[in-house]
Amino acid sequence: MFGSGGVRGVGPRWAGDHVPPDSNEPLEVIMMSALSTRSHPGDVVVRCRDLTKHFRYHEQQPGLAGTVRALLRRRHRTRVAVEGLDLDLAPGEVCGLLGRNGAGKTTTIKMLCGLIQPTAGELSVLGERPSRRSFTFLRQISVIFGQKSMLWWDLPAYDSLLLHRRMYDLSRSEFDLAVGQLSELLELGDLLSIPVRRLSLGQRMRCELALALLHSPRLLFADEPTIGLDVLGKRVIRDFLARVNVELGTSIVLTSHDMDDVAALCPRVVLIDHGTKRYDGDLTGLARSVRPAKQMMVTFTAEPQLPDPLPPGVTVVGRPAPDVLQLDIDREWLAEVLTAVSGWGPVVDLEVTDADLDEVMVSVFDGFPEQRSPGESRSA
Ligand SMILES: Nc1ncnc2c1ncn2[C@@H]1O[C@H](COP(=O)(O)OP(=O)(O)OP(=O)(O)O)[C@@H](O)[C@H]1O
Repeated sequence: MFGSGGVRGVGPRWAGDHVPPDSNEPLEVIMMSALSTRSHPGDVVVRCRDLTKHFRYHEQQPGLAGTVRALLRRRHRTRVAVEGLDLDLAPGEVCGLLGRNGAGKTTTIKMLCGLIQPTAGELSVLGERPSRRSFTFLRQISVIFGQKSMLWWDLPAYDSLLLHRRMYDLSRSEFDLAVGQLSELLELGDLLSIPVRRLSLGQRMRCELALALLHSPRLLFADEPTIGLDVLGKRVIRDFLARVNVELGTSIVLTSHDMDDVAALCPRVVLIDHGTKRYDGDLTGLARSVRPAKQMMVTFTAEPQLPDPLPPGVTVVGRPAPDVLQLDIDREWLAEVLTAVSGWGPVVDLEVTDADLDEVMVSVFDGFPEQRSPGESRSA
């Protein structure tokens, strides 16, 4: 909990909760009141039906001749980025949007946060139409793009925070409280006072998160927030997002190509392919439907004596060394196989795991047809 790390009593009360910073209420009471103003049973924070986005753009061949030709005769193309997406998100839910490059994840996020307007479909986010971009709506959401900075490049991040304080109309005490807590949670130290262009990627991302969370949004869109970070940098961001979700009840829509992010943060995943939803459910369910077998790595004292035929439910998928076997095992035969393996030779090590999530995603994407161009249509 935010409170247990040295910020007890002020943890979840970020700017916007309008609780005086010197309140002595117990943390749990504060949290309950913070959460009760944020979510109502039966609410949905996101609801979209048949959400569709087609981009219309004109084609241009490279080179001067191409530029001239494009000026004289414009050929328009339409690219289908998102097609017929239905999605409901409950308060406090964390949902991972998965899909290969170009699947439509960022386009979906941009529509949900009001940056671009859908071509068709119904969309309601926190009870509002995002493209209206009302202050009430913008005050309750936040977005962080791993590949774009919201911070002023030449100024210390603190100056960007001050600007956001004005934009979100936060009082000085709300601002100081939020900055203090975020600095502690994100281990910012003196980073806020260094010009952003001098920060490393990991340091900058922590400052980006502080900026995104300054006004305590109810809904956070995080588009690849850990991209390019090392394992420790990723962990800081995952832990932070998990705490924001659990302790503040903030709903999160996350995209990431890092399956460790997804496994750590997203009980629910929505798989998008060519702009169309292909799966909506829990990650384990997806993994098991695609790669149902358990993986077993067994190390023997010497080369094992394998029976012929092998027992039912076992496939040898690799032999990294003469005394090591890599097996795929049907779940229902697991107990029998565990017993049988010890009869093949003295076992010194044995590891049973589910399929690696990256492998699962490779299988999922392999099952989809290649990125097609029929998603595009031409008009002169
Ligand atoms: N402004 C635009 N004009 C034309 N096409 C666009 C535009 N923005 C996105 N697209 C196209 O829409 C499709 C979906 O793009 P999007 O950025 O949503 O994919 P993504 O799933 O976020 O991919 P990635 O994982 O690579 O970030 C792609 O084919 C992309 O080229």
